[in-house]
Amino acid sequence: MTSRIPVVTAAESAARDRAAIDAGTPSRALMQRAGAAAAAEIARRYGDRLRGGVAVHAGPGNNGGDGWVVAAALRRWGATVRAALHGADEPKTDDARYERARALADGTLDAPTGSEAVVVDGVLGTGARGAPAPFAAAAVERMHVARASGAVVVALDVPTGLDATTGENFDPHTVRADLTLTFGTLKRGLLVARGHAGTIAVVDIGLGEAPNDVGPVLSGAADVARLAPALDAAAHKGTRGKIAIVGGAAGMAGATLLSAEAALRSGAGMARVVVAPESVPVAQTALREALASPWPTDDAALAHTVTEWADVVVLGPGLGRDDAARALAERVLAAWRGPVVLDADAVTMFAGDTARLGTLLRGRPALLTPHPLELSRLAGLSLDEILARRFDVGRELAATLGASVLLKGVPTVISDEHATLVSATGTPALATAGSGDVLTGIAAALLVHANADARATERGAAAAWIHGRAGEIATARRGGVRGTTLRDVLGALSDAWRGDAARAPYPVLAELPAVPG
Ligand SMILES: NC(=O)C1=CN([C@@H]2O[C@H](COP(=O)(O)OP(=O)(O)OC[C@H]3O[C@@H](n4cnc5c(N)ncnc54)[C@H](O)[C@@H]3O)[C@@H](O)[C@H]2O)[C@@H](O)CC1
Ligand SMILES: [K+]
Repeated sequence: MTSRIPVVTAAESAARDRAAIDAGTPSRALMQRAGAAAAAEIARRYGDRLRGGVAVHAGPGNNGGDGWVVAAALRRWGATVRAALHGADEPKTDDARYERARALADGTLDAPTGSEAVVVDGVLGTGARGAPAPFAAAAVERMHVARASGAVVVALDVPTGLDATTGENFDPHTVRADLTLTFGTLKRGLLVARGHAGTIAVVDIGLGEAPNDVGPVLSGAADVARLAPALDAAAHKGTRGKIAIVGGAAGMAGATLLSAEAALRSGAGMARVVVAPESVPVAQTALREALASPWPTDDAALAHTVTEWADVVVLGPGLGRDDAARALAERVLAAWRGPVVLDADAVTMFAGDTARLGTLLRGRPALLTPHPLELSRLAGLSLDEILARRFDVGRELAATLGASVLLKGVPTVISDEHATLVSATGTPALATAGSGDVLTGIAAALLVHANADARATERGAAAAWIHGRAGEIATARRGGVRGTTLRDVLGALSDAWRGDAARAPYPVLAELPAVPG
């Protein structure tokens, strides 16, 4: 059973299938495993609907082949199955032809009527290129109509009309699935286009362990549990980590306070916000658990409040990026050589100056937590380029930046030169001002609280996972995204840390819930 789930392009997915075939598993066996596991998952999740009939839409390639295996299995288990082949008179691959013939050997399959309660999308998978041709677009339209009248739509591997690599969609010619059962690996495009994929379940088809390369892998609850052990029973506030958060220009103290509270709700023993002098009184009253100090004016004050006090320094929340802010950032980074998290203004102020930033950060655990626009400014790349290469750009920049790069988004991608981790928790409730400050606080706590051998990248990935999970829990509690605020997310951190999300039974390797709108 695979423990690391690779997050792959369509080409990498095909290459991994080929590698398994070369290692001795016939491609027909892979298809049969995929289809059988998909049928079992459909029966497990939608058993009560099977009486209402199943429509299988099969395309000309191997994705259609998977569909024929599903059709045969569900019929054998007693469901009324109807099926259609789209785009050809005969499937185009040997395996798909074989599986269609097997499905028809049990008796003819009538064409779907549009009234079936479960619709299976086996039209196009990772072999799709560009916009769906008219036959595929027509099949997608039929699935839209069925869904609008109450059917659940289950996509095999990838929803038809979704680019498995980029997540580009061709709406209205892209399937909107309630459930996507994806085989063996997690396709990158599914994580970008969560709204089209619905619930995503990665199903084991026996591809074996992922090759030990730097390609992205999914990080999950088990990684967090492994990374962050229970706190020591004999802990005191000094041993639980002191986090200094430097930022909070006039009117911006709230950003540091969100970070501080998130750090304290993630196991840190003490947090100090280091803010503009006029922000100190309000900071002190707003968060009684935190210390508040003014920006240091001399080295003694810098030592007292930051470099000789802290275990981890967060630089950036609400800092601003004028000359004074930049000077403060340079002073802090020169004097403090320990673990550091850089966010927001502290990232942007080094725009076009990545070499300088690398010099300041190298040689210590350092985590940058930009959103795509901040990374685009920092790296001097267009926003489109950052988004198109979101799975790779952090790894490419990590060496220059002297840091692990946590690129926030859907999904969040955390990388250094050696590894890329993908965190796919979260809901749009996290897409608000201040959300990044909460994430930096969690990350700061994890720079203290984690197994000593864990790299900043792994700690950052765990922070992103916890942040997203807290967002999911808060959203569920509020009954939707709209009424959910960061207060709720902070309040849900304790539950996120408990990490008691239900696990789907084997062969599901990972399950990502549908993202609420
Ligand atoms: N041995 C394997 O490689 C395995 C493949 N599997 C399944 O096979 C799928 C990949 O199969 P294929 O490589 O045959 O590809 P697909 O079945 O995804 O699609 C290929 C077919 O679609 C056509 N096509 C491509 N772009 C199109 C477009 N824009 N509009 C309309 N038609 C288009 C092609 O001409 C070809 O006939 C996976 O997604 C997965 O579902 C699984 O059965 C597991 C094992
Ligand atoms: K499909």
